[in-house]
Amino acid sequence: MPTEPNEPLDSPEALERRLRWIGATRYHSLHPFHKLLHGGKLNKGQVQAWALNRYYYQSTIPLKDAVVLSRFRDRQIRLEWRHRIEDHDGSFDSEGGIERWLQLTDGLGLDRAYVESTDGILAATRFAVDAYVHFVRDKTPLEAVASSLTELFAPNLHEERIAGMLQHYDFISPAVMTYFKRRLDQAPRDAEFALNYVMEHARTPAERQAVCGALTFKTDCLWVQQDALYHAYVTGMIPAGAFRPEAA
Ligand SMILES: O=C(O)c1cc(C(=O)O)c2c(n1)C(=O)C(=O)c1cc(C(=O)O)[nH]c1-2
Repeated sequence: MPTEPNEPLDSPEALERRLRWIGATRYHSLHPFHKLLHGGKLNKGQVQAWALNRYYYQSTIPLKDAVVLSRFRDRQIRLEWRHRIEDHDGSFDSEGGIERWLQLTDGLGLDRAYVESTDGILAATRFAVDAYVHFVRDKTPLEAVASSLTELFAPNLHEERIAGMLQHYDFISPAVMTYFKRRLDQAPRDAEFALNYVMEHARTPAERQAVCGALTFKTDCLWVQQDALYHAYVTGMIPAGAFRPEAA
């Protein structure tokens, strides 16, 4: 069970407990927009808005990971990190996560060129995702690795999403949920590497605090994207220029 945040960060195990506490209290799985999405409470237009905005996150992840790679002179770490880029971009003969995401947006009836242009996304999505890239560029390599640790908490969310969306939406088929099924294998491996890395390399309480700060920052990047979706597509304040669902 994650402990309360007053425990001193005087060991790798205390760090892990604190990281899990941050996830348990701040991960975007707790966000009301996700509750609506997984509980079948959104209409197709609102699900389209989510997938369209989320494409910007997906398509930026390999850029972010390329920046993380560039922070390490240690070839072993680059080798380990490199597969993340391949997981998303794929290779010449196998599709990756971005292609699988586009299959989801195709399945939702969105035009591919429009999705890939990112023209219709919310400014808040762009700002939050770009902030993540800037963070891994500007902070220490340790913090850059630590900021990926939200992936520790992603598999539970993906399980909930696959089950919830298939159950509740007649416009969602198993084929378009392939992206999330693949992440169920990929994310734990990535998260385990990053967790072991920070537990080994954060050696002082101050470094462990910085690791926690990086994870907190990342939960904020994810949370504000959900806030923006809620504001625009649930409350109904869609900003000029952003995607407008057809009467759904
Ligand atoms: O669906 C989600 O809620 C979710 C969250 C996260 C995350 O926690 O950052 C990632 C993903 N999905 C994901 O699919 C993914 O590939 C991914 C990579 C990363 C990262 O920080 O490097 N996070 C995430």
